Amino acid sequence: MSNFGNQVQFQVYQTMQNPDPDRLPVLYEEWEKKARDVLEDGPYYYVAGGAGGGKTMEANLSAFDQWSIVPRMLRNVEDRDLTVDMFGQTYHYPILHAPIGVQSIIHEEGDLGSARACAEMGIPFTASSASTVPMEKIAEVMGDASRWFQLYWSKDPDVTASFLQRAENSGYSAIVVTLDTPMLAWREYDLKNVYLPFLLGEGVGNYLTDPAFRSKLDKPPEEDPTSAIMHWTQVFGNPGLTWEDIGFLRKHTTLPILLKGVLHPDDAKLAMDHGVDGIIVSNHGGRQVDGSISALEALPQITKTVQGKMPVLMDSGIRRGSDVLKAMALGATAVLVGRPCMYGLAVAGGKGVQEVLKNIIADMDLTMGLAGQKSMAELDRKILNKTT
Ligand SMILES: Cc1cc2nc3c(=O)[nH]c(=O)nc-3n(C[C@H](O)[C@H](O)[C@H](O)COP(=O)(O)O)c2cc1C
Ligand SMILES: O=C(O)C(=O)c1ccccc1
Repeated sequence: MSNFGNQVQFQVYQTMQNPDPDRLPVLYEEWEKKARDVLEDGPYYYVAGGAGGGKTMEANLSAFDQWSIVPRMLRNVEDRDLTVDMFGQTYHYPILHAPIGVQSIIHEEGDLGSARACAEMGIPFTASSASTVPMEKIAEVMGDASRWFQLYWSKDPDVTASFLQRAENSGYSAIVVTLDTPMLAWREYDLKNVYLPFLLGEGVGNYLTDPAFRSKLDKPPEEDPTSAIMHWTQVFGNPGLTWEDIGFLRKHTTLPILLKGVLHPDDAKLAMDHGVDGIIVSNHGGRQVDGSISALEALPQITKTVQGKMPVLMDSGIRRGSDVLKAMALGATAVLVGRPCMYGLAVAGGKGVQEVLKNIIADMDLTMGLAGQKSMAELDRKILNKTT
């Protein structure tokens, strides 16, 4: 049971007599603006940009305005329960750190700063296949804290199998298989800025240290980094995959498997038919298909199809506490936070990530209580009104 939001709020106001000149931002917009100030064009737009004309990114945010919360009164909301259960475990909050590659382009602490921040807060960190440091190093700084591994399903099955094995060996407790990025989309800002971090050797840490990947190179990456990166561009993704291939993953891991990037209810059904353990409704933050359905718009149909038979997580557009509440009320089991964490990382390293997540949780907790609700896991559609 918690009154997390009240505590965070109190801590802030307590400093009123003693203002901190290095105070970190509160508003999402302020984090983004500060990140813009500290980052070069290439890295900033790599994070902030989307596919094509950015329509999906906009839709991800405006979708939340199409639902309004209808608060209830006099329901004793003094102690609130923020926990959710997934895959036989209880999580403190319905929030995870989204898988984000190449964090080293944003801050020198990179993936390790974010992972440490999450570990300290009891928020699961989802390590990306495209991290700059290998997954074992991330695991090391997290100790026993909860972590998931995001798989980019390589064209080379040996690399895929090896990643799954390494994740299991280093204490990751779930595998997130990202389906929406077998190749990178047409990203106008990155093309304009001529910026692709991998070609600079960022975000390839798991590959360069992987025995299966290395065994396919003529020379080790330490001797010939350019050829290693060229090989990476050949095997990174696999646009040839079909639903029949899911069996390969099952054969190579005993961990729960979640499919990330599901937007169509028929794909949610196929996911269940193929025996996966969960899905993540996501359009990759609008970075893949411009003009795609927003993730929040896709959510209700999908939760209706899944009928509570497996966890349905959601990301793409979570910025504030009320966003979390709306997604949960539409049937999400938990949500993932992406860009806000990256702006936190850019501005203040791991400390910034922690501040961003702490504020979202505090806002979420207070908003839930003020809406007359006591438990994240019990939120339902009845607290929402569709405005359009
Ligand atoms: C810079 C950046 C890198 C990302 N890298 C990955 C990745 O390696 N793997 C992955 O599954 N998703 C990746 N994503 C997508 C996020 O996991 C998540 O779906 C997205 O950020 C959600 O949108 P939002 O941040 O606008 O809320 C990345 C997103 C950003 C912004
Ligand atoms: O940039 C991305 O959205 C992304 O998912 C990605 C893909 C490959 C490597 C690193 C990140």
